[in-house]
Amino acid sequence: MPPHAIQLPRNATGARFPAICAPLVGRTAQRLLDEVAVVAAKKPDILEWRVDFFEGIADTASMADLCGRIKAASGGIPLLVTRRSAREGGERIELTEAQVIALYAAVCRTGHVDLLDYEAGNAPAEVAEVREMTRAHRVQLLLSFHDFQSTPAVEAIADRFARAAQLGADIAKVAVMPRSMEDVLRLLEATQRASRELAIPVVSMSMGRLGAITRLCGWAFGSAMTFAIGESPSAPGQMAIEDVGAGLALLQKALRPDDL
Ligand SMILES: O=C1C[C@@](O)(C(=O)O)C[C@@H](O)[C@@H]1O
Repeated sequence: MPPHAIQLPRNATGARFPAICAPLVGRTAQRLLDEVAVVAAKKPDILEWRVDFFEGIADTASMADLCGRIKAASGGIPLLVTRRSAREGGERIELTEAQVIALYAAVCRTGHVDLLDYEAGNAPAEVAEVREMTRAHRVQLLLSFHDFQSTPAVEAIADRFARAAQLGADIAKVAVMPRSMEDVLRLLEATQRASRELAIPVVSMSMGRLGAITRLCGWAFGSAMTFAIGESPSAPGQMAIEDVGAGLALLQKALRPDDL
């Protein structure tokens, strides 16, 4: 196992490299819990609740309650909670940033959330507040950057990983949009560099059709997690979890994570 595998908490069966994370995008409680049943049966390592898709996001108490229901319905699969901002490719929501942070605090307090995604591009004071709250509740903090338009230069991508680490991330994540296969190579090169230079796991993906290959081979360049569709996608280029599992197994027959 490479040194920077994601340590899956509590009742997880053990770290896999890369971990497979399946998003949950249901808009209502009923849709979400039906989705959990279908997706959990496909045994992802992590479930990501994309709360920006959820209609009732403003009802903090119900959101906290739902974390427990997701956890129970999934049989205890580690839960990542993510509000993706519209600025970084997520759904538009009515909450202010302070209300998002209050929601994050409430879900952390439940004890059912294992990982939290927060965008590193938020104000430093907001990032620090989320950092403190996740530490207090022993929740792993994923600090993320998304560029849905383009792929920055290798240096700039590497800087984003490094910035996340500087801000106290437990895991640094970068998702970018390629316009050419050269862009895909740039993302992989920056991922490899960051995974060797930083002391924390890094996660990356190049989105869309051109970048889909990174969801299968990103681990060979150090990416510790790949997102795959359980029932519905949350970003362009994601593939079905069965296909991702098969693709990883095929590649890992020839090249093992320990070889990296
Ligand atoms: O940041 C990420 C990665 C992602 O954007 C992807 O491209 O797979 C999907 C999102 O749900 C997740 O929060």
